[in-house]
Amino acid sequence: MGSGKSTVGALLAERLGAPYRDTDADIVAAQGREISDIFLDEGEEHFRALERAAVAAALAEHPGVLALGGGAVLDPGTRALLAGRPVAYLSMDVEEAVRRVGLGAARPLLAVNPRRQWRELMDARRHLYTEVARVVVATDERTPDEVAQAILDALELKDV
Ligand SMILES: Nc1ncnc2c1ncn2[C@@H]1O[C@H](COP(=O)(O)OP(=O)(O)O)[C@@H](O)[C@H]1O
Ligand SMILES: O=C(O)C1=C[C@@H](OP(=O)(O)O)[C@@H](O)[C@H](O)C1
Ligand SMILES: [Mg+2]
Repeated sequence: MGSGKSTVGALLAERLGAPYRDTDADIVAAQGREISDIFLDEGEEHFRALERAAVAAALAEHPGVLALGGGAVLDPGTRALLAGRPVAYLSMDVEEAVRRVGLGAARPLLAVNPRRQWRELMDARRHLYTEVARVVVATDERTPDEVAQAILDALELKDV
C-alpha cells in the first residue's frame, strides 16, 4: 500500500501507449461502493474473491498495464493468474510508507497503527511478492516517473 502501483501503473501505460486498469477502481465501479465499505461490511475474504475475479477479467480483456491492490498476492487463485507474467514488485521501507499513506481512511488495513500494521503485513506478504514478481524496483528514492523508467528498464520493455 502506497508504493505507487496505481500512480506508476498509469504513467507506465502512458509511456507504452497501452491501456491502463486498476483492480481497485474496477471493483469500486462494479460494486458501486468504496473498498473500505466492502471490507467493513463483508470482510477481507469477500474482498479477495472480488479482487481475484477483477484480476481474471482484466487479464482476459486487457492487453496493457494492470495495477493490483497490495493484498492481491494473498489469494492463491490470484497468484496463479499472475504466474509467468511480467509482474513488477514496487518496494519501499516502512517510513516512506507512513509518509505516503499515513492514517488515510482509504486504506482500512493501515487505519489504526500504520507503522506496526505495515510491518506485520510485509512480514506476511514479502515472500509472496517475491514469488510472483519478475522484477523488484525500489521506489523510496525515486519519483513516479523514475519508477516507471526503472520498470521499463528492468523488464526490458521499449519506451514508446
Ligand atoms: N515514487 C513516489 N514518490 C513519492 N510519492 C509517491 C511515489 N509513488 C506514489 N506516491 C504517492 O503515494 C501515494 C500512494 O500512491 P498510490 O499510487 O495510490 O499507491 P498504491 O496504489 O501502491 O497504494 C499517493 O499520494 C502518490 O502520489
Ligand atoms: O494491501 C491491501 O491489502 C490493500 C491494498 C489496497 O490497494 P493499494 O495497494 O493500491 O493501496 C486495497 O486493495 C485495499 O485497501 C487492500
Ligand atoms: Mg493502488
